[in-house]
Amino acid sequence: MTTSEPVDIDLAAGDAALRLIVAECFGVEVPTFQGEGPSCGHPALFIRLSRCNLTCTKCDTKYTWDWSRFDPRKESTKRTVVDLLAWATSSPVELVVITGGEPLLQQTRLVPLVRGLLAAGKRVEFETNGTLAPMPELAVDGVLFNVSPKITSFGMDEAKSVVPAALEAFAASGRAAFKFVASSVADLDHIAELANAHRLAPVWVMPEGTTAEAITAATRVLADAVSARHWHFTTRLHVLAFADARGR
Ligand SMILES: Nc1nc2[nH]cc(C(=O)O)c2c(=O)[nH]1
Ligand code: SF4
Ligand SMILES: [Mg+2]
Repeated sequence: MTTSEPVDIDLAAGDAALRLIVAECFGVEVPTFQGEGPSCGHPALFIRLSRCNLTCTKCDTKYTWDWSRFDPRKESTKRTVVDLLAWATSSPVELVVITGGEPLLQQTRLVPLVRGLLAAGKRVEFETNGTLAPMPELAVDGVLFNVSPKITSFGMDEAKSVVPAALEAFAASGRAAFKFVASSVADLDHIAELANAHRLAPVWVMPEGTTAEAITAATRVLADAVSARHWHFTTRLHVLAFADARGR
């Protein structure tokens, strides 16, 4: 759908009133791109849900879960499915990225949202940490999962962040790209072990960093070794383009 006409989406009244805990929505008023992964560079809208089940030390969205530093009452609002659909369908942009935090913590309530987005002609990408298997109702045509398992060098205990059954469910869905953040060639060896152990493909590598300088430096360190493995590489376009500004 390329118009911004209001669309009549047939949601059950109970579904329309369901509320999601949202950190921020962006891309309508101030346009942006999907900055990462297979759709890097595509115009995109973002719904960032609040709350996470992990506590990565290198997390760049701690305002979604770290209540020792942030106030949940200031950093989150409850928004209905119908309100989020009205917001997204006010824009002609086709791609809606649902991120977090960990969006699949709220996946039951995401089913009617995703259904409504698809009915309105949108396509949907999830940014997920890969610890929670997706409900079959979410793994449908028009939906892709950018699954980003958090490795030790990202500041997370893999006993918590690598959940084999969930990773294998994503792989079996045929709708997942496995996007690993890396900063060294040693990280790539470890990513290869995980990918082999859990049969994760396709593998995407993304340089760690929240400044253009850090992204460029990590890209130079990683690019040859990623291409030698015939893996995919993505930058973080929003960091390069918008200096990692919140809401871009
Ligand atoms: N432009 C832009 N692209 C993104 N892709 C994934 C993001 C995320 O925070 O999950 C993100 C983000 O925050 N901004
Ligand atoms: S999984 Fe993602 S949102 Fe959650 S703590 Fe780690 S980096 Fe942050
Ligand atoms: Mg981000």
